[in-house]
Amino acid sequence: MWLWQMKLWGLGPGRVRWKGGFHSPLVLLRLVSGCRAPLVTATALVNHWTQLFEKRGVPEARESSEYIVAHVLGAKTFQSLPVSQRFASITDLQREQIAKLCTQRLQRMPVQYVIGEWDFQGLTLKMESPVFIPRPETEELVNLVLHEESQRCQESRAKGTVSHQLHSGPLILDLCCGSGAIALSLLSKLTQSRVVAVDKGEEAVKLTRENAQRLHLENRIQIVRHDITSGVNSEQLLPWGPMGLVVSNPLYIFHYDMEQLAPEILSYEDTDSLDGGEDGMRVIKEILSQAPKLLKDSGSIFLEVDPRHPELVGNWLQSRPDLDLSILATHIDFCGKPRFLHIHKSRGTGR
Ligand SMILES: C[S@@+](CC[C@H](N)C(=O)[O-])C[C@H]1O[C@@H](n2cnc3c(N)ncnc32)[C@H](O)[C@@H]1O
Repeated sequence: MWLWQMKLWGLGPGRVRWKGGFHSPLVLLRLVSGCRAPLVTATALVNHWTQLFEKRGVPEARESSEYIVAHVLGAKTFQSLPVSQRFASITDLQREQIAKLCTQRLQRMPVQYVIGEWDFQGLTLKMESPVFIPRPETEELVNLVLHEESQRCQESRAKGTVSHQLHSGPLILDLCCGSGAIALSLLSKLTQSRVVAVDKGEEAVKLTRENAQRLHLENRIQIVRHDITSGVNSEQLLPWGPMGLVVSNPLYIFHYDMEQLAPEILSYEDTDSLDGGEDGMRVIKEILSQAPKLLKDSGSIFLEVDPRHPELVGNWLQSRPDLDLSILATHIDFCGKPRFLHIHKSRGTGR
């Protein structure tokens, strides 16, 4: 979530931009059999609101209006509506609902908050301001963890050390969990794992709990309200013992970059989700300082960071040999920027 956020809306997974033709605004069709009353169709409304958004400088105008119209008509995307429904008349109530939601978008509310949900790693998560909206690159962070875990399983199988115990998947700690996006997507894929999800925000904790219940994953997750700058509370954070993995997409924006963020972000997302202090490392350093006490021997940390951070984190870790942490790999995101750190705890730390 660095400065790409200028254009974050609408490019999430599974939501495909519609390449449909252009139609005249608002009122499009007339009944064939002599009726003069104009029909307001879904397509006409998409075009009407797209034009208005464009005129008022709302980014991703067409995507926004398509999502809102589709949502009111009970679909995820406009493209997934049957063609007949796109050109059929819509009711007055639907038109009013669309107008209400589009008015919120005109006020620069992110479309994810307007429609109240968003997809992440194939899961539909409830979204509510001011809890951070999960970004597409964080799905890559989840993929890295899944890849690492599948390699670990293959190695165990090759060595004949596969555990047949119930819950033999890794114990995972998601620090700064927000809406629960990382924690819940990992739980949905790693069916033997359990997760502790931690956030200091009351709204975030509540939303993660609600999302876990909606997705029927509440039995394998502990959701804890905790400020990680206040130290480790082992009873709360390690209910099942030391963790195999710590995963985090923490707040890491450099303070002086904050003012460049889009109005959607500054007005509707919690600043506590974003501002990582002078060098963006305030919470990253806390996570790294505490990780050795939270991880079992040879455990791993996966972190999403700003492209300037891999070098800063490497230097900082060199100044903290007491932590016995080392960067195992730096991975790039879909824009080719170094954004993900895989950090390893050497055997025997945890002091
Ligand atoms: C960038 S958001 C990431 C949310 C989620 N991991 C995601 O990727 O969608 C950072 C989160 O860290 C939480 N946070 C900020 N400071 C914290 C702290 N000191 N301790 C725990 N959580 C914190 C915020 O409330 C916010 O939900």
